[in-house]
Amino acid sequence: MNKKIVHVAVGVIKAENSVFICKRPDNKHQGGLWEFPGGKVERGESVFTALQRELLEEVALTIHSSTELLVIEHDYGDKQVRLDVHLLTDFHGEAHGAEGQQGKWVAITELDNYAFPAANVAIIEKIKAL
Ligand SMILES: Nc1nc2c([nH]c(=O)n2[C@H]2C[C@H](O)[C@@H](COP(=O)(O)OP(=O)(O)OP(=O)(O)O)O2)c(=O)[nH]1
Ligand SMILES: [Mg+2]
Repeated sequence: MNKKIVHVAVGVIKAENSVFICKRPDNKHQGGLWEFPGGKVERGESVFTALQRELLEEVALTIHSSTELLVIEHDYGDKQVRLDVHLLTDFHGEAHGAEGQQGKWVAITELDNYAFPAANVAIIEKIKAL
């Protein structure tokens, strides 16, 4: 069966040796797990534009530029996603969970203590190697 692939822009917000992560609301797909902020890329939108829009909404940051980190395709069974993951080091604002969700800066060496969706294993490996 051909399933629709959901295209998602994911931002790894990094400052010094920490990254900013948020907790996904319980009622969402992969809810209750931690994530790197981001969301669906809309029709006609670039990954960068989607990141600018989603990160302003979700964590109140203004993104000035980004660099591609990796692309992951993952099938959760109930949903198939393509994650376009960008590294964000050029931004301004005070990161916080702007939609009422938990959000925090976490040292990269501490990321293994947080539960992420299965597709994120490759993202975390990549971040550790930065
Ligand atoms: N943002 C984000 N999504 C992730 C990560 N890892 C992962 O598997 N996903 C999946 C979970 C979801 O199926 C999908 C993102 O969807 P989303 O619900 O955040 O999209 P959105 O922000 O546009 O939400 P909505 O407006 O449609 O409610 O990607 C991650 O680190 N960050
Ligand atoms: Mg989102």
